[in-house]
This record gives sequence, C-alpha cells and structure tokens, in this order.
Amino acid sequence: TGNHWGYGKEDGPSLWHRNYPVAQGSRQSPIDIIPHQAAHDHSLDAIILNYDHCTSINISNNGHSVVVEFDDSDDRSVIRGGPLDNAYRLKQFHFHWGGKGCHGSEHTVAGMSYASELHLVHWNAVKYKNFSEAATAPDGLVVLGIFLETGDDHRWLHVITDALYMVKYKGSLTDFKGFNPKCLLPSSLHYWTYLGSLTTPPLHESVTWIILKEPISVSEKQLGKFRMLLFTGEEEDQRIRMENNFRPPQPLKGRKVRSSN
Ligand SMILES: NS(=O)(=O)c1c2ccccc2cc2ccccc12
Ligand SMILES: [Zn+2]
Repeated sequence: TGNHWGYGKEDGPSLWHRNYPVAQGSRQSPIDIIPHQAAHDHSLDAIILNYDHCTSINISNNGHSVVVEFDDSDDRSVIRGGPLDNAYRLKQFHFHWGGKGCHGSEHTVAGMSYASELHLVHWNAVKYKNFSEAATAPDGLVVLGIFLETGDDHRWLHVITDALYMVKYKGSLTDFKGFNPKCLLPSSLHYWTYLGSLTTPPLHESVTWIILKEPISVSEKQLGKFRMLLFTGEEEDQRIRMENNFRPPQPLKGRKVRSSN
C-alpha cells in the first residue's frame, strides 16, 4: 500500500526508486569505503561526543529496525568537531544486522561487511527548528556509524538485548530510560567521513556520515537476540523475522571520502 517499503524480494532496496526516485541520486548511502583511496585530511579535527547528560526515553520496533529515542529538547547530548560546523543533537540510535551466520552492516570496508552496524542519528538544531526540517537539508543530519563484529560478549549491549522481547512486534514501544550510548563506543574515535543520505526511505540526501574505523565486539548470542524481532505487527497473520535489514552499498558518483588521521 502507498509508500510501503521493506527489505524483501517484493519491496526491497532495488525497488525503492519507484516511490523514492532520489534512490538513484548523487549522494546515496551506504557506500563501500576503500581505506587507501580515502584522503587523509589533516585539517579534520577529532570528533567530540558530549553524551554525559544523555537521556534515553524509549525503545521501539518501527518495522524496519529497533530504535532507542532520546530527549532532544536541549543540547544535552551532542556530537561536534571533526568535519562539523555546528553541534548536532542526538535524536535516536538503531541497528542493521544480517541473518544467522550472514553479515548485515550497511557500509563495507574494501568490500568486506561486518556482522552489524549501529547508527547514532543527530540533527542540526543550530540551523533548523526541528528534526523534520533538518532531515531534508543538505547539512541537516549527522549519523555516527559503528561496526559490530562477532567475538566476545559486549558488557553493556545486554541492556538493549534484554529489552528486545518487549518490542518484538512492529509498532511496539516501551520505556527505556537512562541508557547512555557512550558505553557502545570503541576505544578509538578515528573515522572516515563523507556526504550521503538516509539508508532507508525517504533516502533524503541530508546526512554527513562519520564512520568509526574501530569496530566493537559483540557475541553471536547477543546478535542472535536481534533476530527474534519481527518485521510484522502482532495482529498480522504472517510472522516475518527481522533480519538482513540493510541497504547494499551505492555508487560513489565522484564523492570523496576523507579520513581523520
Ligand atoms: N539508516 S539511517 O541512519 O539512514 C536512518 C535514519 C537516518 C537519519 C534520520 C532518520 C533515520 C531513521 C531511520 C529509521 C530506521 C532505520 C534507519 C534510519
Ligand atoms: Zn541506519
């Protein structure tokens, strides 16, 4: 119906251009990052994450991913520095992942994909009055991408995976207070950055991507808990497991990827 989209054969990424022509635009995401082709830009400062007074509000299943939302009514949780001219407010974070034994990151590195990818979504509250307005502006959004690889248990990810049973079905939402995503960061904040888009419809070309080079480790068991989520709602007959909710890499179309040193 209407602008329904998904990750299946009938409604997946290769068909999104029918309702969202920008899918074939000049600054689409994700991309394959080729490290030795990235320009080392010594003018690129370190990124600064001020998440200390972070306030998560809820966790929900929007039928595409599991999303943790934040109170963005003031500048308490912001990202700044690096390639950014302003501070950008944290709005939400969510994940993308594969099926059992399959990889599910959106960005790839020299053709290699990771098991999963965490996206922390921020918006430019200096220049725009709300998230929706920022979401359609070329410098409106910043998404911080963090790769997840399978290995040891992540000591804090269980706080999220323990809550997933409460948001199994599309459209479910529950309180999720006091979670600070600082605990999900790797030790190094070295990054690649480029100009791109949302990786889901409406695919607005409004995102400055900042992708951390160092992945975090999570266990196969922890990752498996994401796959108990469903794309479908409680009232639907079909129960479709939420997995492989990633868009494949898109053409670079002449864009430059810069690397912090
Ligand atoms: N994958 S994504 O970060 O492009 C993304 C968003 C990006 C910017 C603004 C809002 C977004 C909402 C999303 C909701 C679900 C999945 C990806 C999303
Ligand atoms: Zn995402």
